[in-house]
Amino acid sequence: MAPTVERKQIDITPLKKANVPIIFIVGGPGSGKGTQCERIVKKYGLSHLSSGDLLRDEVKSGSARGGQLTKIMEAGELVPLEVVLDLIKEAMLKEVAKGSKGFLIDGYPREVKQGDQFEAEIMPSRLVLYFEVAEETLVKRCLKRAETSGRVDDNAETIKKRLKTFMQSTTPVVDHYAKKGKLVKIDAEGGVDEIFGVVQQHLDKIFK
Ligand SMILES: Nc1ncnc2c1ncn2[C@@H]1O[C@H](COP(=O)(O)OP(=O)(O)O)[C@@H](O)[C@H]1O
Ligand SMILES: Nc1ncnc2c1ncn2[C@H]1C[C@H](O)[C@@H](COP(=O)(O)OP(=O)(O)O)O1
Ligand SMILES: [Mg+2]
Repeated sequence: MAPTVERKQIDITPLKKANVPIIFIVGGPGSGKGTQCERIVKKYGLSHLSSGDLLRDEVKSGSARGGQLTKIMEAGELVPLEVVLDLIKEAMLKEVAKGSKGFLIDGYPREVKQGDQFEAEIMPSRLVLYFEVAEETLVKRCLKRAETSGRVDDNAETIKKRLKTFMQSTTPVVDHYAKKGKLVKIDAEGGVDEIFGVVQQHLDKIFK
């Protein structure tokens, strides 16, 4: 039984007041979430929060919690919902203080309960962008990224475990939001520009 993680008391009133659109960015490891988010930020000026980056920053901080996190990430598993949700909340508050126009929550939710918890505690997401890529392409891209990323989880063995975690825990997220009529599934096998062209068709409807 995973140790229960204590929750921080975080006042998210400013987030609710800002009431800006929140877009969940979902996809397997190496599906291009970070790459497309960079393009989206450049064009629409939204705030990009990557759950993985927030966790890696926590690891870099050298905190005791960071030590536990890196082990979980190296094992290709999911860190406890409470940890990643509180990190996202704190990061969202910082962005809202600077006047955010909306959020790209990249790499979250990675399981259905994460999405439900986020929407219960903060507010409903406006849209869920799902980048669909074949497994062999995901592996190829992650191995290529491993040449420069220096990430503890970009190695053949961990990539396999992350794919298993994705298939088991995260693919149900896709159906969950499809049933809510909020899912946009984008074929992300092709080139970056081609995919971004499709992304824009959906985002232009929300952000004039
Ligand atoms: N459409 C694409 N075609 C080929 N390579 C891509 C594409 N999108 C991203 N990549 C590369 O694949 C790797 C994973 O991309 P990244 O944006 O980090 O994905 P994610 O955040 O989903 O893991 C990176 O090395 C990136 O440069
Ligand atoms: N929402 C979440 N819940 C639990 N663990 C998460 C998480 N987001 C990220 N992690 C952990 C597990 C992931 O394999 C690892 C790296 O995440 P990431 O940087 O988003 O990966 P990638 O961009 O390769 O898809 O961090
Ligand atoms: Mg990423």
